[in-house]
Amino acid sequence: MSTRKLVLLRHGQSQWNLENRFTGWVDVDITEAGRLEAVAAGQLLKTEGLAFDVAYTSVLKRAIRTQNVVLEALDQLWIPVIKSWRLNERHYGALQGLDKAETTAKHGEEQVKIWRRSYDVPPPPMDAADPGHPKHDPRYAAYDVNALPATESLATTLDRVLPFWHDAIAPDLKAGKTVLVTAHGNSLRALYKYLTGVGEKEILEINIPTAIPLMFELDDQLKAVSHRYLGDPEAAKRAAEAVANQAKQK
Ligand SMILES: O=C(O)[C@@H](CO)OP(=O)(O)O
Repeated sequence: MSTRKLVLLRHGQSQWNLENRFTGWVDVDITEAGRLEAVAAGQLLKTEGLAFDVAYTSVLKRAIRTQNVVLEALDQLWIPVIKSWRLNERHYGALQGLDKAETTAKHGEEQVKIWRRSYDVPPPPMDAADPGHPKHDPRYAAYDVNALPATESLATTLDRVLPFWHDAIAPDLKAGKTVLVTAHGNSLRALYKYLTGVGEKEILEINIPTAIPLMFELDDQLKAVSHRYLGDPEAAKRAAEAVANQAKQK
């Protein structure tokens, strides 16, 4: 059996990660700390001897920029890069822009955990007239307005990630290519759920830290045979816990 390598990477710290605000489809950039995290991720991938044949990312600049920094560190800026809105962060509906700790103070820890981490409960939707609705954004102009979300649960995020997985990413892996996917906390949680088969209860406790490469080895049928964070496992664990605690009241 030959194994195929897939690396999932969440973007480096963004301005709204720093400000602790729900982000979703808002196109905020990475901070200088986020850029340095991406450089470190690239160096780690290099140390592990990884080289990619193709890279995928979303249409949001925090992921695009992180991926560019990583590919630059690997001296692989030349490889094909495919961007798709299907790898975007889960749309956070009416929560986008709100402070996470303040949202907990208002709605309670349990409700906010349901919105952040449950499998099938979406946050309240964004108003269609909101200027931040994706139908007003030229990057989505080519798509059917009805297909553009005003909120998403993890389940509906997975529903729109999967066609892209099957049409684009999976064929590359089956062809033996080593693939990098640079995306977002929740679009990657959706993919993580699909690849590992974890249940709806377990996915509640999965938090993906920024810019720590998560390497999957897949069999010929693309079933995950192993997955691990590269680098120090304790550091990855601490970083995931910090993500889980972001909504705690100050
Ligand atoms: O705000 C968001 O879009 C995501 C990722 O940053 O946040 P959370 O970890 O709360 O799901």
